[in-house]
Parts: sequence; structure tokens; C-alpha cells
Amino acid sequence: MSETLTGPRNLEVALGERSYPIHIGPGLLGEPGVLAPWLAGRQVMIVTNEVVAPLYLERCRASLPAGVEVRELVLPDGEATKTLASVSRIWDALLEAGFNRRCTLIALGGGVIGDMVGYAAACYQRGVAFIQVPTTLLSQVDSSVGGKTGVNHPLGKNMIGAFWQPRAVLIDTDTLATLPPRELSAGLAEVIKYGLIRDADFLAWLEAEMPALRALEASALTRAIERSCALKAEIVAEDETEQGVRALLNLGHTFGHAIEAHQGYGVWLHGEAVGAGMLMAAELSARLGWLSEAEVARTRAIIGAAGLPLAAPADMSVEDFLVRMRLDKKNVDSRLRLILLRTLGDACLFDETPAELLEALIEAFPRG
Ligand SMILES: NC(=O)c1ccc[n+]([C@@H]2O[C@H](COP(=O)([O-])OP(=O)(O)OC[C@H]3O[C@@H](n4cnc5c(N)ncnc54)[C@H](O)[C@@H]3O)[C@@H](O)[C@H]2O)c1
Ligand SMILES: O=C(O)C(=O)C[C@@H](O)[C@H](O)[C@H](O)COP(=O)(O)O
Ligand SMILES: [Zn+2]
Repeated sequence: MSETLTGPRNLEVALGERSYPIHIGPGLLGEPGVLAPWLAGRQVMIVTNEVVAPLYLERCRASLPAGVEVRELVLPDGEATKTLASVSRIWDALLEAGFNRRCTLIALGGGVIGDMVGYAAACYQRGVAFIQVPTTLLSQVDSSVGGKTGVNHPLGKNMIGAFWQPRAVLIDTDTLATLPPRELSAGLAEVIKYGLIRDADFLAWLEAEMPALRALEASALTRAIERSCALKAEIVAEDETEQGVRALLNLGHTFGHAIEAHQGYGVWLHGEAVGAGMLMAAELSARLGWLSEAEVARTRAIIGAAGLPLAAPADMSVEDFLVRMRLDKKNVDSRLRLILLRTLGDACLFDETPAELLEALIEAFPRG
């Protein structure tokens, strides 16, 4: 993993007729006509938010070919806006513009925009094309790839949604220059996740390169994005609708989603909640006798080095966690199914955690 690189990288999510490319590189956004190959027809709607629009909407517009009918919709910002009401605004705008089944939606922004635009595309006239143009690290390494789309419900994260794949993912790494450090750390949580679940060498590389990643060093960031996307593409190609291996991408999320929903969406960033959740999963894995204390210490160290929380919210009781975790989408027949670590780089889905062990772990986990 020592090679330096910053130039364009191309990957594919292999899903037969619905396969699509992931293009990664600096300056991709704004290249005239770069989005042209994936448009379904002449009608295009760029959907973004009020933070991203002043930064990148002009460049996105410039990426379209001449002769297309372009509309723009700028939504409010934030996780709290990831609702059916916001998606309805997209449908309203599409209908008011008279857009038909050959239209294409472009999701320009982070995971909130990407998840909502994907869901709007999945439902509009029973399904239209969309392109992901992710502008946060988290969306570039995770949410733009794989076709999980949807919105939150007050009772649970991403409870309403659909699997709907984009036509392409265009990752302009230059957009990370404007990302606030807290959002960069949130994205690093999902990057660390790939190392923990599937790639011990990548994890070791991340440990060494964390300062470079946090300093936005281009070569390290490109490498991290490419490896993350490659691992996700491989898993999604194997199990598009999460019947098996894809569930491993949920490491830390059963705890993390509980934190996000309990605190109120947007109080903890998704990546922050996943960071703390991955540490909880690692500590539970140790209580089951799988991970050593040294491996838990490594997990804690890399999550901390990424600038992520190492404690759960101060006001969250064991019952607060359990109430939310019982609604988790992975559960079957009221059995909690958790993603745990056999060792670093090897995750599994486990549905036999004794209730007392889980409760003791949550009780003992630090609060901040
Ligand atoms: N579909 C999936 O597979 C998947 C995977 C992981 C996460 N998610 C979802 O993604 C969401 C989190 O995504 P996120 O972390 O990108 O959050 P986000 O979309 O809220 O973006 C984070 C913040 O950064 C701003 N922003 C975006 N790009 C910017 C840029 N280049 N410069 C400056 N500011 C910028 C946004 O406006 C926002 O304020 C959650 O809802 C999570 O559930 C989905
Ligand atoms: O793509 C997946 O599969 C994931 O689980 C990726 C997660 O990082 C992401 O947060 C996803 O939205 C969680 O999905 P959910 O089904 O647990 O809501
Ligand atoms: Zn996630």
C-alpha cells in the first residue's frame, strides 16, 4: 500500500445489466460533458443542499452536455431533513417540471442528499435514473455505492427505503478541500470499518497514514477512497440486497443507529455514532473471548486517532440502547443480530449474544 497516487481511478460495481462505474480523481467535476454517458434522456434535475450549492452547483452544471433541460433543487441541510417530506419536495419539483421516465436525477452532496435522491429516483414514476456525485468523505467511501436509499423515521434510522442502484458514481476528490474536520472524521469511521471487517492490511495502513488522511494529503486520501470503494463494490456485487455478507457493512451500526435516533438526528453525526458503535462491538467481541485486549486497544486507538468519540452519550441508559436496538433491520424473529469481530479484519454476524453479556457491555461502556 506504499505506492503514491492522485490520478483518476476507475472501478466497477458488477451487477450484470445494472453494473455501473465509480470514477475517482481530482477535478472530475466541472469537466465539460463528464456526466453525459449516464443520462437517460434530455431532462436532468440536480438536487443538492444550501451548503453544497454555493460550493459545487456551478461545477456540476458545467459537467452536463449542451442541449439538456436542467432544473435545480436546493434543499435545506442536515440529517434532520432526511425525511419523507424532503423527498416529497423532489417529487413535487419533478412533476412541476413535467419530467418523465427518461429523466435523470443527480445527487450532489453528502450521504443525506444521496440517500434521499436515490429514494426519490426509485419511486418516481416507478423508477428513474440517478447519478451519485458525493462531496463528503463518508459519501465517497460508502453511501454513494451500493444502492441503499431512503429516509429516517423518528423511531429508527433509514427505516423507509429501497434498494435502487445509481447509473454512475463520480467522486471528485477536490471537493474534500472544503469539508469541515468533524465531517472528515465522520467519514474516516466508515473507512476504518472496511479494515476492521475485511482487510487487516488496509487497517494497518490506515493506522500509519491517519495523520496524512486528517491533513487531507491527496495521495493517502485517494488510496483510502479507492480501497474503500473496491471493498464495498465487491461486497455489494456478492450480496446486493443484504441476504448475507452485506450485513457486515453494518459493523457498529446497531449501536450507532441507536445513538443517532436517541439523541435526535444530527446531534451525533452518523460517522461519530458508528465510530463509538464499532468500539462497543469490539469490546463485546472481547467479552465473548474472540478479540484480545491488545486488539481492542488497537481498535480504540485508531478510532481515537481519527478524531471520533470513544464514549457513548452521557444520558443514554442501557434500556435506551436496547429499545432502539430491538428495532434494528437485521433482527429476525426478535433475535438481535450483531456484527462482531472474530479478529481484526474478520467480521461475522452473530445472533447468540447472551442478553446479560450485552447489557453488561453497554452498562460498562464509558459515557462522555
Ligand atoms: N446509503 C448508504 O449505503 C449509506 C452509507 C453510509 C451512510 N449513509 C447515510 O449518509 C448520511 C451521512 O452522510 P454524510 O456524512 O455525507 O452527511 P451529510 O450529507 O449530512 O453531509 C455532512 C455535512 O457536510 C456538508 N457538505 C457536503 N459536502 C461538502 C463539502 N464538499 N464541503 C463542505 N461541506 C460539505 C453537508 O451539507 C453537511 O452539512 C447518513 O444519513 C447516513 O445514514 C448511507
Ligand atoms: O451499504 C450497506 O449495506 C451499509 O450498511 C453501509 C452503512 O454504512 C450505511 O450506514 C447504511 O445506510 C446502513 O444501512 P441500514 O440498512 O443499516 O440502515
Ligand atoms: Zn454507515
